[in-house]
Amino acid sequence: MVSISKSLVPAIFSLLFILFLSVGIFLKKTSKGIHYWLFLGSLPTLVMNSRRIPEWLNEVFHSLGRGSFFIDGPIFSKLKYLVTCHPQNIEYILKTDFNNFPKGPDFRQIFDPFGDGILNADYDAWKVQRRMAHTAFIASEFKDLLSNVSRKVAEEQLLPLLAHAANTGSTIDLQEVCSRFAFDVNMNAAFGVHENYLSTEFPSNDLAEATEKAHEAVIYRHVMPMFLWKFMRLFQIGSERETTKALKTIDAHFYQLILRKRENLLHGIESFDLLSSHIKSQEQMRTSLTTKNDDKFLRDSMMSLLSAGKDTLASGLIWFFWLVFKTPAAEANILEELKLLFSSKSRELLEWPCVFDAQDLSGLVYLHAAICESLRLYPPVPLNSKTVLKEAVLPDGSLVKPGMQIIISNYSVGRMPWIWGEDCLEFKPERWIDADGKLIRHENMSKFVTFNAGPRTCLGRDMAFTHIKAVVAAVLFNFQVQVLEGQHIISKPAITLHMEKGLKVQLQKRII
Ligand code: HEM
Repeated sequence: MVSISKSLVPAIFSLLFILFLSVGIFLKKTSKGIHYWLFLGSLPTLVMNSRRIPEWLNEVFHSLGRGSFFIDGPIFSKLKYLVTCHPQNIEYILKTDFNNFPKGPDFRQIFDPFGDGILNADYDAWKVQRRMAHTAFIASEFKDLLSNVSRKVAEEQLLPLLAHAANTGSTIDLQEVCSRFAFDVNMNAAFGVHENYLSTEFPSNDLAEATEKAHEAVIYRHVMPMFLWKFMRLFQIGSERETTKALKTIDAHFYQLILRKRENLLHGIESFDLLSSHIKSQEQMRTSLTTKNDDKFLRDSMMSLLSAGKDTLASGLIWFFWLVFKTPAAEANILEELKLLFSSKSRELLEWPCVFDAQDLSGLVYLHAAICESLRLYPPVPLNSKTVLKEAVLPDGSLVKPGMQIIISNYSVGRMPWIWGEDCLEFKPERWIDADGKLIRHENMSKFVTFNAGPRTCLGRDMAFTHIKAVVAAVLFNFQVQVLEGQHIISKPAITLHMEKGLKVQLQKRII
């Protein structure tokens, strides 16, 4: 008898659990666009939409007609989020009361493959990282290095690859091309090395693939309960085993690159990449935060910088191309500007394919406006999260309590009619140009937060524009691009906004 009743216990618990869920689901109520299940809160809706979180949050904002709402987890969890796209709230969180909204300990744990670099750090640790990175980014030698790298990778890798595709009539995935370009220029900026990941053969690259895996780990950790992925990490199961493997590869490459750089500097071989600048700053600063383990500090700094630049750049590029190919008038305007620039230049430019200098491209108003416009509609970092330290009332009246998470939807900021007007979903570079033909600096306002705002504003913004302009000029001026029909373009679940299945195109030589 005893053994029968024991074997019934799990069955009874399962039945009770199913009953509990069913009652919850039966008593589901909808409060203007967001479903709440009794006991379960909005968790089931969140799970159902986990492959399209930015788009789903955007739909909720639309149906509510306001800029903030709360998401509650199950009654047995402390999970509560405020989701906002309200410009004044964002300004308050990112600037006015900056210290009250750190990234927080959960963020650090989920993103631990990135170590203690700038992307993960808060307070004093962040200040040290920020000061060092800022010193590196503003150096004129670093800016020169970027312009040269942009031109070099476009000339020696991108254009030969595209010319090959045009000559052979082959189909290429433009997203893959953009990702490889982004890896190469960011490795150059970070370590001063030329990887040639972008070349006609599409070679494999251990480090590039390992960084992809580390990013995937972070995505899994966003959708899994923390106890589960920690358990998987402890016993080296599934995605966590893959992550450990990837981190070993990353560490091996990074420590080797650091060692080589130190040796070069010792032998007086000067370079102006981010790693060199960090090593020099470290020597000068020598704070307790940087001396604990010098190489680990450098490894983490470089991991953050490479990650901050690589996927964002690739994302910014591919959505730009997608929007421009769908809007022939915008493509024609960009070409017009490039032709004017081309005709003002010396005869050395007259060879095909033509490569432009970064400095020349920097003055093109319409091109700059078109890039801002695509970054408004498709911000590479669609969502940004913060933790609440002390209770606060945000400008729109939302009350946030200690420990609560805030999700800032950069994606929705660019897609609200009450922020950008009724035509907000249209791709209109003209909205960035005033009546005198000058650029309107929306980017200085909280209605354009694609590059973040306040003390943690993106340090790589100028670098991103330099590279995007180089690629856009190289592609559009030299080729007519045909997007293959029948592709269903949707975003894939990731920290940065990428296309689920890439963008397949064919190219033809453009005769100007
Ligand atoms: C279109 C391209 C880019 C976009 C849209 C973008 C956007 C952003 C955003 C939204 C943040 C805030 C992230 C957060 O707080 O978690 C950020 C931070 C940062 N970005 Fe970018 N980024 C881009 C390219 C780059 C590039 C090429 C670099 C060069 C390495 C870079 C370096 C950084 C750094 C160092 C930070 C950390 C700033 C801090 O926390 O103080 N970004 N970026």
